[in-house]
Amino acid sequence: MSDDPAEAPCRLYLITPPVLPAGFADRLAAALDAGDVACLQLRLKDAAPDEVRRAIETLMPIAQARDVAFILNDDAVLAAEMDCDGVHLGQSDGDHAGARMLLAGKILGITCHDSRHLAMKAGEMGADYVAFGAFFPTTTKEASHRAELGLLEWWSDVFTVPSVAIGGITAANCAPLVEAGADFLAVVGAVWNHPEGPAAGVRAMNAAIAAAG
Ligand SMILES: Cc1ncc(COP(=O)(O)OP(=O)(O)O)c(N)n1
Ligand SMILES: Cc1nc(C(=O)O)sc1CCOP(=O)(O)O
Ligand SMILES: [Mg+2]
Repeated sequence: MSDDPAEAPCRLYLITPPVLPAGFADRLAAALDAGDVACLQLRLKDAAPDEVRRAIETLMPIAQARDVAFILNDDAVLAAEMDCDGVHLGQSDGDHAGARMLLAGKILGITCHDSRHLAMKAGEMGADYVAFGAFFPTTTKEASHRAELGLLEWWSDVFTVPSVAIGGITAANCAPLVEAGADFLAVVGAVWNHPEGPAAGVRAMNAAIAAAG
């Protein structure tokens, strides 16, 4: 088996906490230094555009210095303007096809909830990954859809576009998602709310993914 993390069948996709605490840059660096993280998504739903710009300027170099792709949530235009590595768009986050053209060569991920139809549409449109969720109850956001393992199994059997599983995922419950074929596990609370800190959260998630894979 290859030692290259990029070759691993399932990898960790980290999303920032909804509000960045003081000293977050150091916490992020410690988390990313604790083990493999494929991407970091900046997700600040309540921040003003200037605050998001400042966060990108501070956090993107920390991620990129560690070969972690820096993905912006919700805003394809800002992702292009700030030269982020990509964007994650939900079903209400604007024109997916327009974002695909604007961000040619960059990563475009699309939320598909629990829908095979939305995932096939996203794949045909040129998405680099499709995200399914929520797989478990989450306190990070009000998730109005619930996805089942069979969706991941079907997707990985039929399509080559990578899948991301999201929603309430922890080291304790992630094994079936890995076994079902998820290419990435996206988490907020499992890392940032880990009782021993975010570095321990990254270690625990990677250990659980490796044990399941
Ligand atoms: C990897 C990943 N998957 C799903 C989402 C949810 O996106 P969306 O439905 O647009 O909801 P918000 O995150 O914008 O509240 C995500 N952000 N990342
Ligand atoms: C941002 C997000 N999107 C979801 C979806 O189902 O689309 S669930 C979710 C929150 C993920 O946070 P945690 O790992 O703490 O549950
Ligand atoms: Mg969104």
